[in-house]
Amino acid sequence: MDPATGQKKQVRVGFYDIEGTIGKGNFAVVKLARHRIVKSEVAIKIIDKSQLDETNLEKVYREVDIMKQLHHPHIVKLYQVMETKNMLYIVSEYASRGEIFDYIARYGRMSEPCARTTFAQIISAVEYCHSTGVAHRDLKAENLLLDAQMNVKIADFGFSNRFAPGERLSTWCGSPPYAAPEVFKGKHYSGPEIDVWSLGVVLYVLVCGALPFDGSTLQSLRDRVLSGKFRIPYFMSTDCESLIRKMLVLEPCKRYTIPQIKRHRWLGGACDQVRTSPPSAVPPALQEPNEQVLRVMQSIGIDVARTREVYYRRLGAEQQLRSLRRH
Ligand SMILES: CC1(C)C(=O)N([C@H]2C=Cc3c(O)cccc32)c2nc(Nc3ccccc3)ncc21
Repeated sequence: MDPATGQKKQVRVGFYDIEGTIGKGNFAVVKLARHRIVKSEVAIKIIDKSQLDETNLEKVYREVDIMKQLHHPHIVKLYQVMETKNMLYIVSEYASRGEIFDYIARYGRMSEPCARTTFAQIISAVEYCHSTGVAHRDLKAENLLLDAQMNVKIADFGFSNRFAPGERLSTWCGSPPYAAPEVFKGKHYSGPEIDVWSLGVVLYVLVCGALPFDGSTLQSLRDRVLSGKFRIPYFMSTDCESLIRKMLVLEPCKRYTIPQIKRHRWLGGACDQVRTSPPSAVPPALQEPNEQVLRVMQSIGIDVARTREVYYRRLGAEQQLRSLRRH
């Protein structure tokens, strides 16, 4: 509080005013923030680097590097990274409706048509990740966020890693109820297969509103997963059951791949309707500065022509650059 005015002091990070806390981690907090001029909402993950050991610091930088290369309508966009000696500020897209997990906890299981649309968006995003050589490795309902239009936004690439065909990973990753049997067995694996197992668990959660494998102890959960047995509720369609059974296959090499999932009759081509052309990767704060913004920028002495030039060069919009130069 500002003692003089008694007003709540506006906390600012760069061009953004902090408006509230969305989530808290060990050494990170995620804040909702709004751009001071264009008023767009973003989420800012604020990390105290001084509290992290070498391994976790390396993990944070790997997550940022991976997020920088991902551009897909159903993956949370990374807009900007600001860094000081001790702090890291990661400015990302804000998914205003929060976790799918909370959505299901509040409204119950999804109808299969709704689950189909949602799952098709998730599949499209994971297929895109794998095409860039990235496996998420921590897919779960808690990391699948929803935006204001109920579109999926995959978040939290903290466990993700690059994989190369033939290369095997071994780190124990992800959340136990979503972890593949080979991960429980401590076997080596390549990323895509464990993502497919987790997606099978995710689909079950969307349609049933419960986990296929659960247990009061890690050991009992492990036994359930390694048995490969799970209950099919009366309301699940045979097509949905068929797809889930092809994803929750114990043998990684017999498990469905993403292309096979997309062709399955339960999805019925829903994946082809997913908007896959990544929208302009330019975040709201860096979009075409509108007249009001330009007036403010002019009033504080910013060279507007130069700003436009930087903006167009960033977009690689050669034709605008040429027209700009013609003026
Ligand atoms: C920057 C980024 C990607 C992020 O790190 N988080 C955190 C924060 C909370 C949380 C979670 O509960 C689950 C996953 C990721 C996260 C974000 N949360 C949101 N929306 C939201 C809105 C209401 C409730 C929960 C999440 N949008 C973007 C992000």
